Amino acid sequence: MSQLTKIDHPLVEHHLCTVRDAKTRPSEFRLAIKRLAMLLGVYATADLATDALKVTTPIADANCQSLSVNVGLVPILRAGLGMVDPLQDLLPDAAVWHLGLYRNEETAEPVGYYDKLPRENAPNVALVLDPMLATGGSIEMVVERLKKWGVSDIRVLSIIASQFGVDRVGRDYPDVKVYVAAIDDVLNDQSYIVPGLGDAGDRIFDTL
Ligand SMILES: O=P(O)(O)OC[C@H]1O[C@H](OP(=O)(O)OP(=O)(O)O)[C@H](O)[C@@H]1O
Ligand SMILES: O=c1cc[nH]c(=O)[nH]1
Ligand SMILES: [Mg+2]
Repeated sequence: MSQLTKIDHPLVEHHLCTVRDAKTRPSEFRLAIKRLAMLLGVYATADLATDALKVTTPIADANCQSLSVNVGLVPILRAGLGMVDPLQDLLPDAAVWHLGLYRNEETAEPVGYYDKLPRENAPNVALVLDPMLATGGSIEMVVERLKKWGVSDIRVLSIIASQFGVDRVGRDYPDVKVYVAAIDDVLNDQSYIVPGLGDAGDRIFDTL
């Protein structure tokens, strides 16, 4: 069963125009990525478990709900770094676990270069942050790593995905939830998403 959520929201559509536009400067690009990541974050956390809590307002007792799960943020270097701030704003107690991957330019296969995950203490829920899900190879490498760590609830937040990529992840990991702002039909010969937004890492860090 597919666990794919494509967010349908006018603010998402609005900010997608900014990130897709090649004329957008890096400073504006970063801001739009953050806004989109915040919107994805709201949807991706909508069913997190909570416990009842009673607090006292200046007026009277109030019944509240407090998160009862331990959530970890897993940005994929580099481009995923652009999504960390808004997710930390939403989840101030979430630890951030970095994984470094880049795609081999000839094969488009992911190559891991940074991984300091501990052996134990996996979070209950991992939110994987990467603006682009193209062939799905990078996400699948990260999903494998998180499963090995012991994470049972893995949620991927990507701003633009390819149809090929979401189909692949849905087929290979039907238990993984995927939240995207847009799904584009085409991957080109270099495995870039068409129309996509170009290279997200280069546009965030101005290294084009
Ligand atoms: O679905 P895939 O085909 O695996 O492609 C997606 C990956 O490619 C990009 O990273 P890139 O290799 O450009 O590294 P960067 O973030 O350092 O720029 C992107 O940020 C994803 O991590
Ligand atoms: O279109 C793509 C594909 C992979 N990585 C990107 O940054 N953009
Ligand atoms: Mg890149």
